Amino acid sequence: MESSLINSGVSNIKIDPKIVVALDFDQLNQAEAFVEKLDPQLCRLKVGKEMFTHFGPSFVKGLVDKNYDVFLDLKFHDIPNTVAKACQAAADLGVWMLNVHASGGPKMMEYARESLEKYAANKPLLIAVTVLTSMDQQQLKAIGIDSTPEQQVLKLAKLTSNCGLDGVVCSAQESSLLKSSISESFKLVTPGIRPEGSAKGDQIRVMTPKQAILAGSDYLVIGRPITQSADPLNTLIEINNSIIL
Ligand SMILES: O=c1ccn([C@@H]2O[C@H](COP(=O)(O)O)[C@@H](O)[C@H]2O)c(=O)[nH]1
Repeated sequence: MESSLINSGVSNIKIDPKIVVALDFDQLNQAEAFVEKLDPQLCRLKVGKEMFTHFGPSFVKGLVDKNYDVFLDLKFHDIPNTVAKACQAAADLGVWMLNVHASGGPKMMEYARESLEKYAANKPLLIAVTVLTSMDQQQLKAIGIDSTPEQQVLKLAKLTSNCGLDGVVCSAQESSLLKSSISESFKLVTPGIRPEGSAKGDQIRVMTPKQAILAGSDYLVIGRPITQSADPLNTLIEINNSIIL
C-alpha cells in the first residue's frame, strides 16, 4: 500500500500539495471533466479572471465543496476600501488564498489585511503580485520602471512583508533572493513553471518544477503544461514525483 502511494506520487504531498493547477478554461463542462480527473490530495486549484468572469462564485464554491484548496487569483487593484470589500467577498467563498497587486500600495494592502482579520481561523492567505512572470526588463521600462525585474520584485516583496501580508506572487527566478532577504515563512507562490521541453507561451521568467522548489518556492502555479496534457493526472503525478527532494 505504502509503495503504491509513493509510486502514485501521493506520499509526500498529502498534507501540503505544492502544485496549484491553474484552471483556465472557457467551457464549464471541460473544466468540470478536468477537475474530476484530479484529486485534492495531489494538488490545489487556482481560479483566475477568465473562469471567474465566465462562471462566477458558484464555480469557486463548487471546488471548495469538493475539498479543494482554492487560490482565487483575481489580483485586486483598486482604492483601499473597494479592495478590502472584495477581499471579504472572496473570503466568504471559503477560498484558501487570494491576492492583490502590490503596486496598489501600502494603504491598499493594509486595508486588505485588516479586512480579513474577522475570519480568524478561517482567514485565507493573502498575498500580493509583484512583477508578472510574463514581464522582462523591456516590459518594465515600457511602463516607466527602470529597475530590473529582480530589483522590482524585491522592492515590492519587502513592501508586502512590511504590510503584514503572507507572501507574494513572483517568478521562481527570484525565489532564492526573497527567501534569503525576507523570511523563511513568507510564502512564495510562483507561476511561470515549465517542465523540461514544454512550451513557454507568453511566460518569460520561467523555471522547471524542480528548479523552483530548489530555489525556495512554496507553491508552483502550473496551468497549460497540465491542462493541455493528453493525460493530465499522469502529468501531475510526474511533476509531483520530480519535486520530491
Ligand atoms: O505573474 C503571474 C501571475 C499569475 N499568473 C497566472 O498563472 C497561470 C499560469 O498559467 P500557465 O498556463 O502555466 O502559464 C495563469 O492562470 C496566469 O494568469 C502568471 O502566469 N503569472
